[in-house]
Amino acid sequence: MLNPVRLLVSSLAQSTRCCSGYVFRMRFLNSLKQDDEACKAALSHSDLMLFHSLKPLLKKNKDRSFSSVRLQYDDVKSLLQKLGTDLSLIQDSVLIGSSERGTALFCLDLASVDAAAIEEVGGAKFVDLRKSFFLLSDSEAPLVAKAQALLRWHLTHTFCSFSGKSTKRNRAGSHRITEGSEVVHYPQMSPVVIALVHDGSRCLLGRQISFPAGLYSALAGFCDMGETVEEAVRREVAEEVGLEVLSITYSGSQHWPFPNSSFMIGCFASVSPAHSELCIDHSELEDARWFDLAQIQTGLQSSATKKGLPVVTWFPPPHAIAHKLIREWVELQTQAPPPH
Ligand SMILES: NC(=O)C1=CN([C@@H]2O[C@H](COP(=O)(O)OP(=O)(O)OC[C@H]3O[C@@H](n4cnc5c(N)ncnc54)[C@H](OP(=O)(O)O)[C@@H]3O)[C@@H](O)[C@H]2O)C=CC1
Ligand SMILES: [Mg+2]
Repeated sequence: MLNPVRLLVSSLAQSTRCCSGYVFRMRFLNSLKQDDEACKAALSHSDLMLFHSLKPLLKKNKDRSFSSVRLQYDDVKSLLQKLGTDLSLIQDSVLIGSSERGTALFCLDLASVDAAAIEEVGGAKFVDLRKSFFLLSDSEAPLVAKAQALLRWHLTHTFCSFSGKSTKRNRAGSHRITEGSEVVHYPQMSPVVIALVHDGSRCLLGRQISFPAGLYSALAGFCDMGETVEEAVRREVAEEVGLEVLSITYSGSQHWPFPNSSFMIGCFASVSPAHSELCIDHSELEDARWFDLAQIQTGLQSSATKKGLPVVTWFPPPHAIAHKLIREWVELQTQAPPPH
């Protein structure tokens, strides 16, 4: 009998032959989410990203950069065999992507296996997500964050919050169903607005008491139930620094794995320079300040203060949407005005 995943790949390749590889990949992933048998078969020809207690396994490359370790299914099987672990553990893998040739990518948390033993066999280290996120490249960090978010969601949703009955996942791990019912649970994200407030010539950044010394960022806050993005931005800015927002423009979005899964919605928010005096709510922010272009450019060149050295002002690193908003604002300030 033909392997169901090979059948699926060849029929999708036929039906999408006039489309891009991206279209094939999206349809392939969508089919695996819906077809448990094909997904099971895809797993046995897949690559896997390994985690331990939600920490990704990272390796240091020759050029001193870091990347996540991806092992082929058979290598993971041999690794588990070598460590005397139950092979059925691989069935807990969660689908996170695929190549354009139909090799699926899964992630798997091996929390029940000795971390040091895996690290030794794999020649790599399990690294805390916050640290990993900033060690990895711009292209890899979001995928590792997505994998960890899905693994965390499964770990914390083994029971139905309504009936208390246990829940069971589909093969891909894209949802869970309450046992003996039709109730389906999907992974959730919390929408968070993040706004770079500006008054024409300056932009506003704040810091929470929990931030590392010297770090200033754009204002952020969780959306309340029923709020639009615009309402959430207006409310957060009013609550945190006492300013009235005049207009809001959308810039971009980002999945942010901290504290759990936040969906960051990045905006610019303008306020009137005539009404720019801050009234900070110190229960939310330790400090907030207006920065001019020169101060922002200096801050972008600085990084976290080393122990014993004077504190410098610095901004979130490039992966963070706050950084992207600050850079975009600088570009807008330094662009030549359009000809009349
Ligand atoms: N990617 C980036 O560039 C940046 C990302 N961020 C992220 O934005 C997020 C929000 O910013 P922050 O200023 O802390 O938010 P808020 O200003 O909304 O303050 C956080 C408080 O909101 C309450 N809250 C409401 N809904 C939630 C929820 N779903 N989950 C957790 N807390 C909730 C909690 O208060 P209580 O418990 O009292 O109800 C919490 O202490 C942070 O997690 C931060 O990591 C922030 C800056 C930059
Ligand atoms: Mg906030």
